[in-house]
Amino acid sequence: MAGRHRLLLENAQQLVLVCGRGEEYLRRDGAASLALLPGASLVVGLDGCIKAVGQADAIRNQFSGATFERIIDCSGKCVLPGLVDAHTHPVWAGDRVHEFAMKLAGASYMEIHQAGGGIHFTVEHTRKASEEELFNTFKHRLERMRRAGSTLVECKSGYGLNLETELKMLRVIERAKQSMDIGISSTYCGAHSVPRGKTATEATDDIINNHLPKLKELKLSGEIHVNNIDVFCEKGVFDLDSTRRILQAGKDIGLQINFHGDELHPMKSAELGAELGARAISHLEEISDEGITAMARAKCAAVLLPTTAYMLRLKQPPARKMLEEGVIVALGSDFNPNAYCFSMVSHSSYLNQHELMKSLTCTTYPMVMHLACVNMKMSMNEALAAATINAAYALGKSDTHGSIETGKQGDLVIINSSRWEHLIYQFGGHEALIDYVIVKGKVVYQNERCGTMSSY
Ligand SMILES: N=CN[C@@H](CCC(=O)O)C(=O)O
Ligand SMILES: [Zn+2]
Repeated sequence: MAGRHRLLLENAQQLVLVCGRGEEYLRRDGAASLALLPGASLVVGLDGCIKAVGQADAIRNQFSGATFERIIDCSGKCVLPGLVDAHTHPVWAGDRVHEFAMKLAGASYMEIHQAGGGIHFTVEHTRKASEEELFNTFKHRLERMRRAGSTLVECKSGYGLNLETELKMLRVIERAKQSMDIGISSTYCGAHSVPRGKTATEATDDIINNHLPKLKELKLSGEIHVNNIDVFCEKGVFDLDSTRRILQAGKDIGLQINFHGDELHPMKSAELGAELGARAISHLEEISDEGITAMARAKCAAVLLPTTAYMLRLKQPPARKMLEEGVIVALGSDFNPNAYCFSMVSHSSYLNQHELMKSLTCTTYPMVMHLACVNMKMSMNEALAAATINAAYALGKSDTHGSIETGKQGDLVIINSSRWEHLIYQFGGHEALIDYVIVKGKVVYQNERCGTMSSY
């Protein structure tokens, strides 16, 4: 095939397709055995989509007359789909390191929250922060996520709680959507906590009567496009009834339901989500057996968050039971000031403040898969399916993301290992393992070992 193309990845030791027959998600045996090609090549076209995947010889013959903007020799390396992080809270100001000390000394998440800390602390600082300040820290966090292999990230608002600050956060997310080479699925999470001075019913009414109509208006004017609606359905936050009212109102204006449920107490959130047609529910440490059955039947994805269960020493969600019963299991980093998962950079000193900032805001999503395997007893295949095609499903994006298939977006990760499982097996230090991160066929991160970006 002649013509000009964006990218040729040649002769990968392993090309991990994840799936190859247009599957929307993988569950049971599908997630237990992933599609993989040895000695394979891949072509991304000028439109950023994958044009061909196959044995290296076959691709060489097929594209013998073609030219490429970039060719990467992948001999001895593995190529995987870009990771999809299905749950993050990456826009905020204020430092909560002191709360980590309180938790280590025995305080529970809810005790800190009820004493005015936790989400309330972050709300106070986020309300005061300028839009520019929020954008700059968010941008650095996204860059670090991308370096760790994430190419599509769900990003929530939820540290404003009043309309003004929720919109400020959503504008910041929208700006990144428009200006950065990373996929973003945005979530309105105005019901992340009951704001000070309001009851849960008053907050629910405010969201339904004021926030959601404004979001609808901004969508129509093309200013902000929100994808999902979220509520923290929890004892002492939003009960089942308020959660139902908010989610239904969000669904009525075209948002996908994707919410926090059954985290600290059994709330019957899973049953509610299945009934409302939720796309996904996160956490689920306290899910009931009936909730598992309902989610499997409704094809409602379970977004499991291993960092939070680890950080707060919660009981682990019943991942094995969910997998066996046919729930679509996805993963998320839950990056937020409570679950602050970062890896130290390999350099021993920082060049400047900018470098320091970047190093401090690294969410290592491969670490999340590692925790899912060790603490939730998932296999490496199940963890990778959960962090790719199933996470894409949780965001309603498995037609374009989550696997290496012709026609999908060319979002890819190249690792310097001849076996892909090293991405999960090695915990921490991913900056030494990940060679390239690619979005729409464009290299957006390149390890220093592979030369400098400016030389291309
Ligand atoms: N549980 C609610 N929300 C977040 C935590 C937010 C925070 O503590 O700032 C979560 O998913 O873990
Ligand atoms: Zn969360």
